[in-house]
Amino acid sequence: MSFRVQPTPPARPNRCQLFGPGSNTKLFPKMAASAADVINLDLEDAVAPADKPQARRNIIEAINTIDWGKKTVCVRINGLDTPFWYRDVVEVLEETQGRLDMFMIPKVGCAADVYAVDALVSAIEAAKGATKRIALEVIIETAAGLAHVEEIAAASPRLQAMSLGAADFAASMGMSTTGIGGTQKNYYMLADASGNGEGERTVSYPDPWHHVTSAIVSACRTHGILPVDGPFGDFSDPEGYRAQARRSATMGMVGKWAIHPNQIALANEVFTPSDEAVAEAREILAAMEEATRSGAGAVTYKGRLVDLASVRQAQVIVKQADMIAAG
Ligand SMILES: C[C@@H](C(=O)SCCNC(=O)CCNC(=O)[C@H](O)C(C)(C)COP(=O)(O)OP(=O)(O)OC[C@H]1O[C@@H](n2cnc3c(N)ncnc32)[C@H](O)[C@@H]1OP(=O)(O)O)[C@H](O)C(=O)O
Ligand SMILES: [Mg+2]
Repeated sequence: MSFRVQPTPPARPNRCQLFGPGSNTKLFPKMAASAADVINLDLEDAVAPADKPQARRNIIEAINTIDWGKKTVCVRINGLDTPFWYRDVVEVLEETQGRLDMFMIPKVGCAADVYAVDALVSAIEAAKGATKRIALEVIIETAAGLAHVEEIAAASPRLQAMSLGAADFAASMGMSTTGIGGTQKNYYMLADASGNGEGERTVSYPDPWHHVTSAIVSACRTHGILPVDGPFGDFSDPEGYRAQARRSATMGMVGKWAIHPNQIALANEVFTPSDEAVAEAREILAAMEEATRSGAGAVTYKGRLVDLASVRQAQVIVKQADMIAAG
């Protein structure tokens, strides 16, 4: 292990982040009653420019009056290249009474973007004499965001989570797709199993989001931040959502956005370790404890090697399960 110890991310469930536009008030009570861990009330792209002032008022009213239970309540502000973002922060923070947990900053391109919001939030908290410290989350959804992902992850002690915004990311990168997440029709490989070029070729679809997902996870893990997979646009395709979520969970992400209620149970299912996985992780820990007692550094478990690295892998699963159970 390096002298630089990997910090622990915030211990709160973040399996599903449910989004709803600030302009659609009828969704708010349904969002509050949902099984999502995090609520993202949106002032950005799901709200038309002319509706932004009213959407702010709606969100302030909803935060102050609806019972959000134990959910993490977050407002997605507008991007720093717009005339809207500072009023989003000022009005929402000044006029809500303590139930807001977090601001989400979209299209973050460098550490200074996070610093700017942090500075404004800090000034308002000081002016209000606030005892609660508002957290921040960011979306990596531009080429610049990916290029500067590590400095962004290190930008503020308020930063708790970082999501991938697949739609804006694809646009910023000039990717030839209008799909939001998932495998893409034209991103495929032809494999010839014979190895001599004469066999039948089969099509496989690699993951076009692999690189940015991996970059987000490593930046987040280095700085103790929760890595989160963003939206999957086709809310009528549960199997497509599940496959995308399983890929990102395997890569180390802790949760995924839902843009429609029928995606919430899917996210919770994928990002809650299964009873089987938890039982196996506990068995590995027990096997290694026994091995340590007898002076061995590695043992055989179900015909495969387990050692101290397996202990750390198993601890990830057990810790996640315990944190979710604690609720
Ligand atoms: C891509 C980038 C993003 O920014 S993604 C995040 C921003 N987008 C949103 O916030 C959109 C959120 N979703 C919606 O607004 C709606 O779900 C919809 C417009 C996509 C569809 O709504 P609709 O009402 O037509 O859907 P129904 O199937 O009829 O709804 C059934 C039922 O569920 C209720 N409902 C719908 N959506 C929600 C929700 N988000 N939360 C809670 N409840 C919801 C709806 O009212 C119906 O209720 P009922 O009438 O049955 O009582 C990203 O940045 C990037 O770059 O990638
Ligand atoms: Mg976006």
